[in-house]
Amino acid sequence: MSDLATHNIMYLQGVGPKRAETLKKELRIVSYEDLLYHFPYKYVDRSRFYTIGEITGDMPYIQLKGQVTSLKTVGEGRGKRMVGTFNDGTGIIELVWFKGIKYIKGQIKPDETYILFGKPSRFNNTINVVHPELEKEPNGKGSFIAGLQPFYNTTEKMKSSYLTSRAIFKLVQNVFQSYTSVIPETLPAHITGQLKLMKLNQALRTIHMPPNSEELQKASFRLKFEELFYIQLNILRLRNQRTYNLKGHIFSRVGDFFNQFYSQNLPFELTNAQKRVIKEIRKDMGSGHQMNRLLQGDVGSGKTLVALMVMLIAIDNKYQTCLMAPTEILATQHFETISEMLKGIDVNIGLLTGSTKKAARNQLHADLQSGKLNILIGTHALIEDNVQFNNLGLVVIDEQHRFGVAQRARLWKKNLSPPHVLVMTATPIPRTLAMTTYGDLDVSIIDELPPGRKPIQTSHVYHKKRLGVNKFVKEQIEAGRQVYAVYPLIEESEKMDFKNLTDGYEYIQEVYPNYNVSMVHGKMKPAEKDAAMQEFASGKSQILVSTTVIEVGVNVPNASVMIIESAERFGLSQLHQLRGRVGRGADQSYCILMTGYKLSNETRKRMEIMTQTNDGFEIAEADMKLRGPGDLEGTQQSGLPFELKIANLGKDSRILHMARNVAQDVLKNDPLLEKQDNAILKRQLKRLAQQKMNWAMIS
Ligand SMILES: Nc1ncnc2c1ncn2[C@@H]1O[C@H](COP(=O)(O)OP(=O)(O)OP(=O)(O)O)[C@@H](O)[C@H]1O
Repeated sequence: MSDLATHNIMYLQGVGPKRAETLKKELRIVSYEDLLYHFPYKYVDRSRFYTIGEITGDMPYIQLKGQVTSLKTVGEGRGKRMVGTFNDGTGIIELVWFKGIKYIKGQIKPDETYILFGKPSRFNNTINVVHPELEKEPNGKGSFIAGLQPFYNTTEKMKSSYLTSRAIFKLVQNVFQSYTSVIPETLPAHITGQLKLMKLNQALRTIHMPPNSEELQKASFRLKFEELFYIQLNILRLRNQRTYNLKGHIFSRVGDFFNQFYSQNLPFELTNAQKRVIKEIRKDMGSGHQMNRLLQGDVGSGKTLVALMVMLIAIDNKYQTCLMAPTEILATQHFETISEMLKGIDVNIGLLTGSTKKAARNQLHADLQSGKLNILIGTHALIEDNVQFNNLGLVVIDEQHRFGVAQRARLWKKNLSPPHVLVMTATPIPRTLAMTTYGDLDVSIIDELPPGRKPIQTSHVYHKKRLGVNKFVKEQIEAGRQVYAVYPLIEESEKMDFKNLTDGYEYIQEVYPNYNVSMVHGKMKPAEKDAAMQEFASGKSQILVSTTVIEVGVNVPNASVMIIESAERFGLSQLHQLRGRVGRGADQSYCILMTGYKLSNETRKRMEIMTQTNDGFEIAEADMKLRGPGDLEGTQQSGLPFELKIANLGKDSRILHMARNVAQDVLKNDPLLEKQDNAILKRQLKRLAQQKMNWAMIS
């Protein structure tokens, strides 16, 4: 449909330069095509007429036919309004206008029959409609829309060139009036035929002007399918290209380092899930292709251990390996646990973070370059330009959201042939989202916790019941356990949060005078942070007061209570991450979510979900349903490859699976899309990529 794309919206009847500018700035509409792809977000059935007797105060909208029987202006100044009565022959309701009084008064005629549309509400025992839409009964022509009326996202109301939903609909109609040719198809016939999809030409007309809900359903299905299909096709094609083009290092053997660790140093049995995942990774790394794998597993499922064993395989094959963590605390902790676990095994491990001193840093650089260092652990300091590996074979990235794709790519450049990449994430990503955001990565899932873990008991407690919590905490500490108390930290109001944290610290010191309390927050110097963490990890302090710096990966198995203050300020995934800091040992653990009484429904729901399940995937799905995929923590940075215009990852998973299967089939038969039948696919992918680039340049 290239030619719709070349029609400038400015020249459409009813637009002009000013509106064109508004459309471009606010809705990203510059061409006829953009306008047709600005889909309605809802429809209202205007084929249904009510009678006044049927109306209740809580209906979303009503439609009546009748006359305006009186109109008068009442009140003064800011309270001034116009009140009318509307009679449909079965009763009377009240109409109210606060704005545009003069204009409306001039428009309304007493004997005319009107169609009234609006939201009813009950006020002083009468039903009224504020700012109703009134239209003359149609006489064949006119702008009245019968049937399903589309509603569009509109432009900002304050602007002089404000476009209402109705105005946008009018413009859409104008496009269809001036563009009478058939809109060319964007899916090949073998796909539309196989799935009995509505043709694009019809689907676009139907989505804006649906004759009935069945047709609307078909049009919406076709457009959603197409949107998800091209995303999948694009991702799978990239993956194919990688598999065909990028040669990977071949790790053909498992040698002494791995075996020694497995037989001597590993203090427990691997879970079946860990074994399976290690097998999957080994197979990948031995295949001759470059591995790009996402290792997903709930908090505490033993991902780091898997990563370590895979790193040993790299070393067995004479390669260096590195592990990147998102924070210094985590990098240091990884360094310590890994050094501990590899005790007695002859590997050299280094730690490189922003606070590594110059002399130590130089030494690390030299040892890396000479190949003496086998494992380098660190923060993003690892990808600075002067860090040169001798032969980097495997990169493990912990919590990739914080790194971003561009940073990942910098690692490639460090080697002529790219290292294998294993990305670990504890943020459970709903399947549907993983298929779109991480679709170019293979996925391994650890879906089993080490044996003996008891499910964490979670409760939601109001501030007023704090004394009970204090008592419980004391009992736990007396029983030898340790406690986290976490306070929110939100960037915009750091000052206030800091106050929360220090107040909390003082309060806790007062309540528990006999215990040692440590505190960590993001503004501390790394050495201070480490010292405080160390105090807690070694058991010197019983309580750790902290901000969310402890959110990922901190591992103190003896800690059994997690108190989250102002829990309403955290998203579900973050709450789950925080909760994952306890329940890492054999003791029964508890998570207490503290909030005030005044909570929105959504927050209440969040607290309820947390108290009901410990399953990270269930929580992630619920999070996506509550907040929509765009908001999902940690995913904003990675971003969807395309902005979704019509499909919804929370609701359309069935269509997504179908789209993925079809894309897979297509590529199986024609990996490079060279067949004549698929020419349209190749063209369309190119067009979508171009479109994305254009928008990136404009915005
Ligand atoms: N198979 C196992 N049996 C018993 N304990 C295990 C097993 N695997 C790992 N562990 C232990 O469980 C704890 C959590 O493991 P690890 O840190 O590897 O998990 P993780 O998935 O990386 O956690 P997180 O995402 O929270 O950082 C560690 O103390 C580890 O030693």
